[in-house]
Amino acid sequence: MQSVPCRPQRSDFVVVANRLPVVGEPTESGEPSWRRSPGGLVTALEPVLRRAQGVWIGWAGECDRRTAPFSHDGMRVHPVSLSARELASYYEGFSNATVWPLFHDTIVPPTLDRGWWQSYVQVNTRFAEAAALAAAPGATVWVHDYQLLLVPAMLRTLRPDVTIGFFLHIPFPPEELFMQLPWWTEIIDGMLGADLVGFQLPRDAENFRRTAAIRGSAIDPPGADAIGRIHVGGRVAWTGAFPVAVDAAGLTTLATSAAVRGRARRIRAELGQPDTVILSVDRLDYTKGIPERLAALDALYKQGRLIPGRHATVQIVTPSRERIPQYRELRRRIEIEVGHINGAYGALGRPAVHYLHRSVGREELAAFLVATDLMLVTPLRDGMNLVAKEYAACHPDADGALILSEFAGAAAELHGAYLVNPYDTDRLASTVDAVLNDPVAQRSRRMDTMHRQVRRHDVHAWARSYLGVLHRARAGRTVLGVSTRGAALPHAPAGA
Ligand SMILES: O=P(O)(O)OC[C@H]1O[C@H](O[C@H]2O[C@H](CO)[C@@H](O)[C@H](O)[C@H]2O)[C@H](O)[C@@H](O)[C@@H]1O
Ligand SMILES: Cc1cn([C@@H]2O[C@H](COP(=O)(O)OP(=O)(O)O)[C@@H](O)[C@H]2O)c(=O)[nH]c1=O
Repeated sequence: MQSVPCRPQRSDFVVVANRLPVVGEPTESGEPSWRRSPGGLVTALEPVLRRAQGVWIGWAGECDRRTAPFSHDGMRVHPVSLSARELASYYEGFSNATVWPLFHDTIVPPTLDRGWWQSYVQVNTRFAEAAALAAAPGATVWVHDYQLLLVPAMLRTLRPDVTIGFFLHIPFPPEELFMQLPWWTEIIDGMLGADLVGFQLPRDAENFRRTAAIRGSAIDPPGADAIGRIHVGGRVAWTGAFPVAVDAAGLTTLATSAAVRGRARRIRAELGQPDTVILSVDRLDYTKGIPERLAALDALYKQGRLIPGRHATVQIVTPSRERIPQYRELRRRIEIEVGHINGAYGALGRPAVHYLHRSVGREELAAFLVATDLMLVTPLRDGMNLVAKEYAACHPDADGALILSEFAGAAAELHGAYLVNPYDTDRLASTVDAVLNDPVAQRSRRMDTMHRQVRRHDVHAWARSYLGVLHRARAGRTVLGVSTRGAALPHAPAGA
């Protein structure tokens, strides 16, 4: 894909997220080579930014290097630089070893470190300044996720004329967890700088409103429009739930292409033509419930309910946050468990679990999803989980089945999934068994329901609904005497 330098023009629509959609990797020539960034945030935002022709502000994945704005495959990006120390304290530290575990039910204990917090404030300031520079007068700036919780209020101070949206991709915890953070008031104030604070699920928005009330704001609970309003310093911040989605039509087209169908057939052949292919695809993260799932598979192979050769289980894990000790430890644990299962139940040329530790591209992933009879998505906690929705999008013929954790945000919408408690490994194992023995017609009805759901509520509908409410929140707002009425909002296209 082509990257060309571009002039740092101001834009009517600015996305601000920790990561750019591409990560730079050093090459011998000294110029980085760019590959797609991991994770669902990028998957969701890329098609939205392309349609709106805006600019994306974020970190390019390298340290101690200033990269000028450039255009990558037709998308304009403005890199924000991080030093190696900031990578350790802002990204690996406060973002991913404090906020991430705290907001995911403290699956591992969060670390509280004042130095990390100071670095988080510093880096958030840099992102806010970059957004203030990139935004045209009256622009819409859409800030994303837990790495940038302070940016909305910082940006409001710098640029009171712009409309500020904030969207949290991960769960927002109940107040008794959130208030363990020594800096919880600063974080609430930071988020409340937005005109609209969006969450994946209504319960996240509810948790947030309760905490804002404890902080001292008056709250109007959601009315018929499901939007709550928080009164803060003479203005109103709106809150609501906007479950993130996928480019379902694009994925269905990809999944039904001759190339992907052909590759899916070859994957089944490479697996030894099993009767059943069972697949999981995760970033290597302790929130994803991978050891628990392996424990269920262990039991199934041990009891002969799954048989290597007849049943092929594939686990793809993308490397993630590899310098954080808990992530390294998790990888070790997973690989020991996979080794144990294969050692105990596999045979020559017929492993029980086919384990791939790497990132796979969009087309190859689609082929895996098409080739799969039973998908296991069993996180212990997940804001949404786009892989579950992508699986449904890739099965327009209503074949396949999805076992889904009740603790994934996607469970609120994917009513055709077989829901499980991922901590209950016995029940998870018996659900796998039950689904494989379910009548085809029943599985097909369930898959059809999910496919229709993800086609109806796709990523364009998500952006349209969020930006539509943001537009309403802004209409009539007057800040420091500057009316923003009628300022530019990107047009989310109708009919998607
Ligand atoms: O940037 P990384 O540290 O490599 O992590 C990747 C992304 O992980 C998280 O994704 C979340 O967003 C998804 C889309 O809304 C959602 O489906 C999933 O449940 C979330 O965990 C994280 O929130 C992103 O900021 C990271 O870029
Ligand atoms: C393993 C793998 C994944 N992808 C793509 O990444 C995202 C993952 O999003 P999700 O919401 O499920 O979870 P996180 O954001 O990681 O917490 C999804 O769009 C996958 O298609 C990928 O492209 N390649 C991979 O190897």
